[in-house]
Amino acid sequence: MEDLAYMDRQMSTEQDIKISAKNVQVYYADNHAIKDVNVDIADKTVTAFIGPSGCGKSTFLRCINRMNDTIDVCRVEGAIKIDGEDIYDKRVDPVQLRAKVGMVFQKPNPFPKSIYDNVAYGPRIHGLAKNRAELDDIVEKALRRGAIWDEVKDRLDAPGTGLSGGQQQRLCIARAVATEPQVLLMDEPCSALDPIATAQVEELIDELRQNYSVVIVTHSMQQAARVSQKTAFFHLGNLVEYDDTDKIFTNPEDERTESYISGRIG
Ligand SMILES: Nc1ncnc2c1ncn2[C@@H]1O[C@H](COP(=O)(O)OP(=O)(O)OP(=O)(O)O)[C@@H](O)[C@H]1O
Repeated sequence: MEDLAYMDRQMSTEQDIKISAKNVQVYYADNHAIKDVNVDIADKTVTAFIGPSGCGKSTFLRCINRMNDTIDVCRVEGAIKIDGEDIYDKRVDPVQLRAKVGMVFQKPNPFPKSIYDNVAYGPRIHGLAKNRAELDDIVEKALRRGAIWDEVKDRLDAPGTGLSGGQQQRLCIARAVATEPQVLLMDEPCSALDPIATAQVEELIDELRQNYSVVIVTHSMQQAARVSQKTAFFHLGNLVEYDDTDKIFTNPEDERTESYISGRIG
């Protein structure tokens, strides 16, 4: 009986893995920025990447939707699978991949278009709506998920760039979720926001976890502790420690993690 229970636990753990990285190396020309990273990232969980400046957090995050492909000198080796599929396989179209793996950047970057068109852009290029009514539905749903619908519903034709910084970032989150991604990558999404907008985005991240696997790079250990269930600590291109967020912040295994969380490095 015990064996069966153990197998059950093992199977459910394996099924819950959304992203699996094996022996990932990243080079920018001669600079070995990510060194043999192995990690399994769970579905419907917020995972935080923390570590000192330049340790490779953003570089590794960008591997997950092949954003590094756009950097000429960048070379990625090893394997990254999402739902068991190798995202670096030649047959994978990076544009399609990025609809499935959405990204939100440090600085809110709405397109110079209306609020409506910002959100409708992805669904349009991926042909997700058959007609205007369906597109309207998708846009409304995404803006609701971005927790900004009530603030913009009466001015969908106004430019997205006219919103406040916090609203723009929630618009960008709505734009990212409009294509129904399965994974949401966030690269310091609150660094340009004030404390109130930060709190709103953090609350939103917690809600998004019901539907998505969220990976967030953050410089704020308080933020990592508030929003994530799992934390990965990077140092000099190595993934030093990856564990439950509580464990990382209260009882880390590695001395380097301990030094970082207590403010001795970084
Ligand atoms: N576009 C790029 N071209 C060349 N080198 C890069 C590029 N982006 C990052 N690097 C290098 O890769 C290493 C890791 O940088 P990365 O930005 O991933 O670290 P980070 O942990 O996200 O840092 P930060 O917290 O300061 O944003 C650094 O040595 C950096 O100089």
